[in-house]
Amino acid sequence: MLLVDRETMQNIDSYAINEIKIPSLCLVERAALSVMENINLDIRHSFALIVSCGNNGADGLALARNLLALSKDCDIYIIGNKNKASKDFIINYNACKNLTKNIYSIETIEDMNFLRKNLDRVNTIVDGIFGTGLNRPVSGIYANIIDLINEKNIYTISIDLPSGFDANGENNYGTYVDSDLIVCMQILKKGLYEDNYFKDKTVVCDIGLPQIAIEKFINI
Ligand SMILES: NC(=O)C1=CN([C@@H]2O[C@H](COP(=O)(O)OP(=O)(O)OC[C@H]3O[C@@H](n4cnc5c(N)ncnc54)[C@H](O)[C@@H]3O)[C@@H](O)[C@H]2O)[C@@H](O)CC1
Ligand SMILES: [K+]
Repeated sequence: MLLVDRETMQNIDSYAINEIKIPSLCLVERAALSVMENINLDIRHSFALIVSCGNNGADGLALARNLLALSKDCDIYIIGNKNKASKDFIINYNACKNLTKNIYSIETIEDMNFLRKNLDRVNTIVDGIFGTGLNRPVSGIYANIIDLINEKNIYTISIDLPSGFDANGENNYGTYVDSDLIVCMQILKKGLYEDNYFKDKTVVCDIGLPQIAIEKFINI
């Protein structure tokens, strides 16, 4: 079983994008579609996609865009400063803006109360808050939203990692999403493999990172 730690995954991503010149937007799109392949769209009809402004969020918005293209009912909730968002996030955000008006920023207590109420109208939550970019304890609005997700008894899919959970399984960053399904990109993160609770809830999906990028950093 091939395993990867956070730093090595970031090196592989960067090498594929910056040296092999694979457009990162293609990887984001493959990530989004790999999540979609793991959703039973016959029973999952309404979605709350909760994202922050990095590429885990970009994956989430690309998924939202694809679900909206299928006329699925999607509410999008954005945490953090969109002005500091990744370029892949912005590209997908600009498309989603033209596909739905149900896009909400979550910043204040009032926003949190709206989210708490509005989550009850969906049967699926998609967690695109943090992936391999998580590098410090979760606090403030991020912790509040993760706790709110866990309060709700709604089927929750996490993109790449449960947000708040350390990819290396070494750091306790506080609260993290109690995912029902984790769709992990390309290589199983070692923290998930070593966690008996999450290991069996994880599927690993190829997103098109070539072997030469992987073998540059991992002895296979
Ligand atoms: N271009 C790429 O590297 C690709 C990344 N992908 C996705 O992007 C993820 C990595 O994206 P990013 O590196 O943008 O990072 P994330 O989207 O995981 O995190 C977003 C940002 O949150 C900040 N952050 C970290 N810990 C925090 C905390 N405790 N509280 C508040 N903010 C915190 C960091 O600045 C980080 O950049 C992967 O897990 C995967 O889902 C995939 O789409 C494949 C391509
Ligand atoms: K996540």
